[in-house]
Amino acid sequence: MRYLRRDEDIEKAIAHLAGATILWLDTEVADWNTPNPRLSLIQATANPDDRTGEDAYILDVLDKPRLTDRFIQSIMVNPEIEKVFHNSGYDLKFLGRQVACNVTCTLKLANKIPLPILGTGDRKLKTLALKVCQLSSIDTESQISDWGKRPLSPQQLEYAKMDAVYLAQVHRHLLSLLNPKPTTPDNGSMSPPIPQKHNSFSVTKVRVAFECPRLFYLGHRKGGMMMFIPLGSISRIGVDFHDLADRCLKVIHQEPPFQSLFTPEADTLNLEDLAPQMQKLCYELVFYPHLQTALQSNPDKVQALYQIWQGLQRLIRRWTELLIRNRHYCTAQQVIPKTLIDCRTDLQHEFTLPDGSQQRVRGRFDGLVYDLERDRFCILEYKTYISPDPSAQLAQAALYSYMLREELRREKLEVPVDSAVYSVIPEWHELTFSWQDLENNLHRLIPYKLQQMRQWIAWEPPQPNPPPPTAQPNLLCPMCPQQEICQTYFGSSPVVEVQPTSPALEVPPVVEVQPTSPALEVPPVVEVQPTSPALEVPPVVEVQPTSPPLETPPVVKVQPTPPPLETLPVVEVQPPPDADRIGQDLVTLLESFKIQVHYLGTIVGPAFIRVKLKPQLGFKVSSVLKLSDDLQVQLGIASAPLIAPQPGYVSIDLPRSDRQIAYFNRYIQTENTSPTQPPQIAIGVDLDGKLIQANLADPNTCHFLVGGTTGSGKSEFLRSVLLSLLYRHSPQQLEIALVDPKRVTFPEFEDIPWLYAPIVKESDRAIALMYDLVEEMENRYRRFEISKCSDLASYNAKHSPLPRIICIFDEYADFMAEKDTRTELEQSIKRLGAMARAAGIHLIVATQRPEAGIVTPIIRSNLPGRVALRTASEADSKIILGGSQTQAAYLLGKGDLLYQVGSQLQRLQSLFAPEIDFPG
Ligand SMILES: Nc1ncnc2c1ncn2[C@@H]1O[C@H](COP(=O)(O)OP(=O)(O)OP(=O)(O)O)[C@@H](O)[C@H]1O
Repeated sequence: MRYLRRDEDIEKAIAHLAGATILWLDTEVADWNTPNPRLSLIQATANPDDRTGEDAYILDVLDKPRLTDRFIQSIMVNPEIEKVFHNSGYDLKFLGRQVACNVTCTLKLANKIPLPILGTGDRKLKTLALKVCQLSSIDTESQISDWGKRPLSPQQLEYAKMDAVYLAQVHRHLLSLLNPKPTTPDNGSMSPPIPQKHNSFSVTKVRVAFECPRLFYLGHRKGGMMMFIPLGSISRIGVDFHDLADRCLKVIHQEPPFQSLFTPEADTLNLEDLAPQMQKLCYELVFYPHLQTALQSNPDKVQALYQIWQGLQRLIRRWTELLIRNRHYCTAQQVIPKTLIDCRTDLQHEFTLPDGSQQRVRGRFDGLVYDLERDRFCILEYKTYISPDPSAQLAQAALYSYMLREELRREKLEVPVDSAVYSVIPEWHELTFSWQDLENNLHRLIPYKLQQMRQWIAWEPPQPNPPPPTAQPNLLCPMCPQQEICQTYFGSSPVVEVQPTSPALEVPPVVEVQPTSPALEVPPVVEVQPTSPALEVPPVVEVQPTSPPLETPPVVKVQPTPPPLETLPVVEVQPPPDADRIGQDLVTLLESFKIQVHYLGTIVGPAFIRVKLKPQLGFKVSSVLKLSDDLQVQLGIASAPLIAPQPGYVSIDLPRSDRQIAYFNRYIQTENTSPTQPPQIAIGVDLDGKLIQANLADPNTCHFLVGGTTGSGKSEFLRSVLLSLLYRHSPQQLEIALVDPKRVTFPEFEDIPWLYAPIVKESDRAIALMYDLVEEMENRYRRFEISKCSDLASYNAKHSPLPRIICIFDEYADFMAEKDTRTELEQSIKRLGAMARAAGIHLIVATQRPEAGIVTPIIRSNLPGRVALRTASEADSKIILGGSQTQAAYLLGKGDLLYQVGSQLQRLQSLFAPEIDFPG
């Protein structure tokens, strides 16, 4: 082990390490649990065969930012060196998160392998090292030791060194599990070679690299738009079109009238009859509602909407044609699911490049259809403009088809996958590419292109050989979104002599433009009719007397505002017959303690009777407050009654012997809430039987912290909150992310269509989910910026609505024990808590153990909404509710809760849904 402290030794080591192609790295951080953590050590090894740490380096960089920066500049930004961390999220915070490239996370690799195959209970580095690699001597105490003191102890140095060693071993082992390779007789027990990996490229980036290497470079290295939009195209039409096409596909799958259209015998089905009927249904169910909202917010969109509807009609007609063809080979029930495959899954594939390294490509295609006659899939790409470079689109479609085909092969399915590019606007134009063409021409060229792309992104000015300009400068430069930046960056003349790429890399001219068949002509069924003079080209479909939505021109309707709290259902609570007697008895009991009070009556809630008493003059309120324990004993009740001063009286809450249940379905029925309506969650029923809700769009209640000990009813509370959302919002309006480490809170919700991602049950996936949400938030902010909108509500009023995303995170304390996950979780909660409300992303975070070490100040200050169910102690109650609020420790359990509204606490009974009925 080389433990280096002197600057010149560290510099030499960095120069030496910069010559490696792969490094296994870890860091240790001093003061990690404070607001100012300091990088203490960087551990590195370049030798995966070193099981003792002999070759490992420990660079002592405590308070040496210059050396850390040197490490970042020499190693972290170098795309030729693969940097392997277990969970890079935390380390990169200190090692150039914004600039680091070619980083691999072993945690992400481990996430792909089911735990039973790993043979461990979790995917932490130490667990993997111990169980998977049979490494011993794992000292976990040093992890939390003080990395800021000097000198470091021999145990700390040993621990630091071994971290890099474990990492290399675990990495190698995971790769061998992921890419099993036969061991050849002559390499004996040697592990398989470790292929080099690089950051992934999206399929879109590959397309852009075909179109213009410089735009690809700028987009990849510096961000910004990467799409050539032909002049005269209406901006943002593509986003809206894709969204509406998805929604049409969904209703075609879900709504029975579509299936009924295919009930007659296949031979009697006629495209000219069916296509208009399909279009009409899609118009009524999807486009017309969209039109109303879109025009209401922006009447100038009429031209774009008109074009979108024209494009959708063409697409629906094409789908209908495929459905009619397939109907010959299956029943009316089967034809829609078998033809229009409703899955837009992400694809990814590791390509092996000519230099032997690996490159991952990811992407999501627009559509997938199946041809039952020819027994093959076809990937669809929708374009809302005529492509400036069809060969680049061919590359994109070919990549998808190749990646899907490989995925199917992994499932042992040998099915060819064709590709088609459907240009829907300004007129129908279809390019199809058969699997054979793709197989023979393009697929073999993709690896060369990927290798070239890697070389391009490694370039830095003023090095020689920058990425070459586009081969079509006259065509593409005028429509380039980064034209000016490109000229400044690469030199003023866009028409640079084209640096030839190797002939093997040229896209073959196999683009087969199929003439539009007569059957694909745009049907003349839907006509444009002028309505009000304000709408120049209103997208109104020809009036048909039978269809109510089509009869009405697209009059802009004001969306209903959310119902005020007063109008929410009030369900009468059945009072016990003897409430008054109980109140009077309490007065007598207090007199026995020499406290004189006036009896002001009772209010009866579902779980308790609130007795209102006013101390007589001369008697202190505090003398009543401190009687809690005595009353418990004298009244023989399970827990001490909650006593609180109220305006004009003191309330003493006594549990009801005939406690009532606030059943969910007595308070909430299915509602169709408009996308612009703020989301409300049901908190509980108050003493008047009124359902109290919280508005997630309100900054005071946009994110929640929920605490409650076992048996407090926390799980039931979370389930009722979730159901209250599902009952009001469609899956198009709302996506739900669920984290359920106990695996018992949300079992019935595994397959609901609202899910943002499969329910997360493991800590590493929980962190990944939080990262995804942060990324989604940032994407949304970028969209808002482009559309000049300040938040989700204003964006949704102008565009195809983005769904709200609500993450319900149960038992997050389970993730707070480990330093890495704890910090990452805290940081994600901090970022989301501070910014996500405007982006329509909300957190509801719950814990059974609201202790100071779990509900840290960062978490507390970023989750403004608070609900406390019964806590295990007064201290826990204070942590959830803040200040000196100890009352949650005296709640009755089973859904009895305190909801903090401003400085007030409301005692409510949470809704209970013993059976989960999903909204119909
Ligand atoms: N709102 C409610 N109304 C009536 N009964 C409830 C309510 N909430 C919970 N209960 C009852 O209390 C029991 C425990 O509730 P729940 O499972 O939600 O507790 P928990 O706080 O999540 O505790 P644990 O972690 O032990 O599961 C439930 O099985 C149910 O019988």
